[in-house]
Amino acid sequence: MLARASTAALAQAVRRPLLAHSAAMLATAAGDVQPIKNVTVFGSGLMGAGIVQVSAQAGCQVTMVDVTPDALAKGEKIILSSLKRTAKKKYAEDAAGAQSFVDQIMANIHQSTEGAQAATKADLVVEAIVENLTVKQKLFAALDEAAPKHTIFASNTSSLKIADIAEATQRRDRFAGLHFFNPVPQMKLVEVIRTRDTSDVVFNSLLQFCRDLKKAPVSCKDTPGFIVNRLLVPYLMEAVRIVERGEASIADVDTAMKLGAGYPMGPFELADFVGLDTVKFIIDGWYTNGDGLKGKELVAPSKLLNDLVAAGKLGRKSGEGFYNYAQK
Ligand SMILES: CCCCCCCCCCCCCC(=O)CC(=O)SCCNC(=O)CCNC(=O)[C@H](O)C(C)(C)COP(=O)(O)OP(=O)(O)OC[C@H]1O[C@@H](n2cnc3c(N)ncnc32)[C@H](O)[C@@H]1OP(=O)(O)O
Ligand SMILES: NC(=O)C1=CN([C@@H]2O[C@H](COP(=O)(O)OP(=O)(O)OC[C@H]3O[C@@H](n4cnc5c(N)ncnc54)[C@H](O)[C@@H]3O)[C@@H](O)[C@H]2O)C=CC1
Repeated sequence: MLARASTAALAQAVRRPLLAHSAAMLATAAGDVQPIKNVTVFGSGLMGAGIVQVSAQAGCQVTMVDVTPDALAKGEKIILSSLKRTAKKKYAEDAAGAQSFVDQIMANIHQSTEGAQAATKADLVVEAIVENLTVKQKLFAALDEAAPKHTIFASNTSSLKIADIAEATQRRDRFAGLHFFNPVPQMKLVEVIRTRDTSDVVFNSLLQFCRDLKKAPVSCKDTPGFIVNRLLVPYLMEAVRIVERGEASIADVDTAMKLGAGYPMGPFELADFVGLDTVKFIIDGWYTNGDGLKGKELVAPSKLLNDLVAAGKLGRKSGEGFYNYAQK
């Protein structure tokens, strides 16, 4: 008993400065928040679908936007499959309750292929489209024309500078990063990134929005990879180099990191899970243009990765990447 109490006290003492520091960072902008009830999400892929789902689960009216009905149908499939998993656990003995849970959340979700026009009622736009600066800027420039003045713009980019995307708009004070993690319904963290121009009320509103989604927000400056990817990418890249140098197999690297470091997925399983096209966009972008990372060996192209992407092997979402999912 004594030993347990001492351990707990020690843990408290160790944690206190960290919590105090984190609270201080988040409190830099304590104050007014703007209500967020109508959310428009651009992109209905792996991330967009998850963001739509958790926003709808929090009671927001959500419009999911993609370029084709087929893409929207894929997004809807991702959401339904995830909601059914949750409903099955929550209403184990109650099939009607499970169905009603799914139906209520789906009723909050609307779909559109109308592009920027889909944002005319939005309090918040979250962009989760392809990881390409020009494409994102083009979307936000159109949105700047179509969306009401009060609408907050957020990008879910993994690797681009938020200020560079915001440059395409006249509302840089209402622009921030809102970086969710995959799979969105399961991962508790959201990185909220403010640029030099992001206003306090926008920053606070996004922190509150994350809490409304039952997520844990952390804040971070507008630097490459923010917190998680700045640490994760070097780890993933070194895993590729180990294999490219012939030092270990893909399967053994994954097994080693799961059983030896306690990671839920090995680096190659994780890369397949993220999507190898997205992974390639991230490292190529940093190699050609990354703040402090441009031309660095760390993010130099990987032949292994490039060959897979060129062959359309994009990971789980295409059925094959480093692993073949048709056989799993
Ligand atoms: C090496 C290649 C080269 C690399 C180059 C480097 C490039 C740079 C890459 C950068 C990537 C950037 C991406 C990014 O910006 C940020 C990210 O998102 S990084 C990814 C972060 N995510 C992770 O790290 C995920 C790790 N995995 C996990 O945490 C778990 O495996 C996972 C939660 C996915 C699944 O858990 P697991 O136990 O394995 O599976 P179960 O099926 O048993 O599920 C557990 C539990 O959760 C429920 N559940 C799972 N998924 C869902 C869902 N989508 N919806 C609802 N519920 C779900 C399931 O029912 C279980 O519930 P129980 O209550 O436990 O039964
Ligand atoms: N995959 C991951 O694990 C994570 C990805 N991200 C970031 O989220 C963003 C999206 O990534 P994913 O969902 O993985 O990509 P994805 O490839 O699964 O989905 C992207 C979707 O955007 C759609 N799209 C493209 N242009 C569009 C436009 N102009 N308007 C509307 N929809 C458009 C595509 O049709 C596609 O359905 C990227 O910026 C990525 O870096 C962030 C965290 C994790």
